[in-house]
Amino acid sequence: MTEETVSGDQRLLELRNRIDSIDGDIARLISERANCALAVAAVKKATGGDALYYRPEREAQVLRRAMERNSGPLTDEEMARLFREIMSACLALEEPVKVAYLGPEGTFTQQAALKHFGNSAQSRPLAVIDEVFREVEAGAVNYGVVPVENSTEGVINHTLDNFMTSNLYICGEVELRIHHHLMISDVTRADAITRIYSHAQSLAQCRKWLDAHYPNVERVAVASNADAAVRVKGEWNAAAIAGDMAAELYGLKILSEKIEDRPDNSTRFLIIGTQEVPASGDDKTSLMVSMRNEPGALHNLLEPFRRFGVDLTRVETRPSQSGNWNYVFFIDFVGHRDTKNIASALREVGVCASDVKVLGSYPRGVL
Ligand SMILES: C=C(O[C@@H]1C=C(C(=O)O)C=C[C@H]1O)C(=O)O
Repeated sequence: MTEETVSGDQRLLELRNRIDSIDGDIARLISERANCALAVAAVKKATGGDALYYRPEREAQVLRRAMERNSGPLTDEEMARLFREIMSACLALEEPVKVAYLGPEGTFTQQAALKHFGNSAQSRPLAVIDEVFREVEAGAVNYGVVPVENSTEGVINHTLDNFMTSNLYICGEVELRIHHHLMISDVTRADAITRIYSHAQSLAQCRKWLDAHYPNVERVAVASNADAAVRVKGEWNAAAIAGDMAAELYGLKILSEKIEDRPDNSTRFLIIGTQEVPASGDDKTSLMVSMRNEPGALHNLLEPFRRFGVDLTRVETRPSQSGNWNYVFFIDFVGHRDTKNIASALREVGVCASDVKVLGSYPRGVL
């Protein structure tokens, strides 16, 4: 053995001892933090009423602080993800949060739910978006997670339409980079694929790639990407387009990775619940406005936002369910409804609109 390897081994031993000692400190501090969270729970319980254990605005602040004080070498996102899990475990001590999402298991919505609430949340897949709204309204779960818009394919109308009849609030948002893969099962003959299953949105997001690589293969739209993954398990001539979670969950082999046409392809999801969220310091507000059908209506609606310096991030139009040629506008903007300029803008919008509903003010997505 050379002198160099001896000193290398010695150095490794020293470093590992140091890591063991740091781990001991981290474990002690995590336990101390968890005890604090339990004490917080006791305070919340003592205040009585409908004790809200999960506090979106506070969690957003904790995550932002974790990113701000990070000095590397881990990235800010990686650091925040670690804190996300610590908080998730601490909250589960107070009361595990119950979350319904648009399933089945293995969908991007499940991934979004985990990203937002962490792995200690109890999550339940539901078959359709309406059902997610209904279960939250009925109190069977605390929160729901539904997709609302994709950067390539646009808005998910079904989610917006549900807000027309629901009294739920938006309590948060999550953005997820969406990577699609072409996957097959162990019975598939990769050179004999004649059919590709996926959700219609995913097929659309991979349209150019499919045109280039599988121009003559039948594209079959199914209820979800996870559903597509299940189908290929029994078909020797079929492949599925889905994400990492589905490949892992259903034991499929990835044939081609990241086949989405746009590399920045991402989907935004909403967290829906029964609670109004106080300001976190960096918030957004979503609004639903019904307009009388008259000339200049849209201009009148948007003008107060300009005058009060409110930064609009999205304006979406849907036909109203109450009558022909009436429209409902879904408007997102930066800021919390309790802020002075926003409250003023909202008051004025109320004058020109036939109906205004604030769907919620919520922390801007951190992770
Ligand atoms: C501890 C609290 O309760 C929950 C747990 C949090 C945490 O672990 O930091 C933060 C917010 C709440 O979701 C709190 O409200 O401060």
